[in-house]
Amino acid sequence: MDLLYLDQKSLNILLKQKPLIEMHVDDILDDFYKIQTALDEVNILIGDSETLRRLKIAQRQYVIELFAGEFDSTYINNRLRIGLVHKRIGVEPRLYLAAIRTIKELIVKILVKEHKGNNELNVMISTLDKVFHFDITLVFDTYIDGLIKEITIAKDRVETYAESLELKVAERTSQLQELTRRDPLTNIYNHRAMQDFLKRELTLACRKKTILSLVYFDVDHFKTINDKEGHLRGDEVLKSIGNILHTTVRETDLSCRYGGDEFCLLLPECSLKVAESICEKIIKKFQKIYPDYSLSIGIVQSCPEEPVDCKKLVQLADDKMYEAKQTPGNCVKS
Ligand SMILES: Nc1nc2c(ncn2[C@@H]2O[C@H](COP(=O)(O)OP(=O)(O)OP(=O)(O)O)[C@@H](O)[C@H]2O)c(=O)[nH]1
Repeated sequence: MDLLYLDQKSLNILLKQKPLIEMHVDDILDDFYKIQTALDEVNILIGDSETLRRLKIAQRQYVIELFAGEFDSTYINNRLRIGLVHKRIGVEPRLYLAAIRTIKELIVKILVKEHKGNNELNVMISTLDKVFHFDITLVFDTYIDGLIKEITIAKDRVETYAESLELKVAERTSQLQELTRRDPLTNIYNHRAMQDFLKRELTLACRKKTILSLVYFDVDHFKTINDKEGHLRGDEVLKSIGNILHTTVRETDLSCRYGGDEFCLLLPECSLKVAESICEKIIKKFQKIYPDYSLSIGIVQSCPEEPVDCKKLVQLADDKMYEAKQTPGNCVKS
């Protein structure tokens, strides 16, 4: 009341009009809904005659309440509820304000007709205006609250979606990264990945002062296999080697297809002796599937006392493989 400069004396002048308004309330409402339903968007919102009937009852009660002077918690809660309902069913503030303006005009019309020349008429009209303003502030309170809630929910949803998207992107990125490090035919690591691993493992071995073995091998006369038995047969042999490596070495060991029919095994903290026994296992498995083919294997070891770089180590392993090639059939040189 203070905010709206609404004093009890003026309010009493307005409240005296209750019998007059009660007498005219049905006409006021008939005119009000005639004006309202002439607007297409209001008509769509109201929808059907049953809703219209219920609205009329509620609006009738509201008009009478305006002149009852009991602005208690029930009155206030009713106004607050209107804001919530309007937000929920999608009545925009401009439609609500237009409706308030219409009903006010219809009430004022009755007051003017009845009290023309009465010096209290202006007080009645301005007090009515203040009461309507009071109602509007309440309705807007909950309407805005509803809007904020909607925004908060939408924001939460967007944030949840963004988080799940970030996770998915990270997952896909790591899948793609993994793909670029794998050889598509054998599904073991490719040349590029091997270079990275070798560099990392050599640095680690040097720092931890541990040894590291590098196995380098290829299939003897692979070109002849391709030429005589077909490229598909060649592919099958390469795939089998991929499987054998995958099932023979430890998880911390790294197997890779170095290119063509050449393969590499990186065995951290593994001596030449152990590396040799691993190679024997590989040969055994390979022979079981392909008794007519053979592998030439070279093994080298890096020692912390004499560190070598990646290129040099691979070169040394390749040399050893070349030595093994001089012996027909499966052969391991270290
Ligand atoms: N089937 C198949 N063949 C491949 C693939 N990549 C490379 N090759 C073939 O592998 C063969 C390798 O031949 P070479 O490097 O001469 O080796 P090799 O015939 O094993 O001769 P040695 O090493 O001296 O025993 C070539 O004919 C390549 O075309 C592949 O993905 N699939």
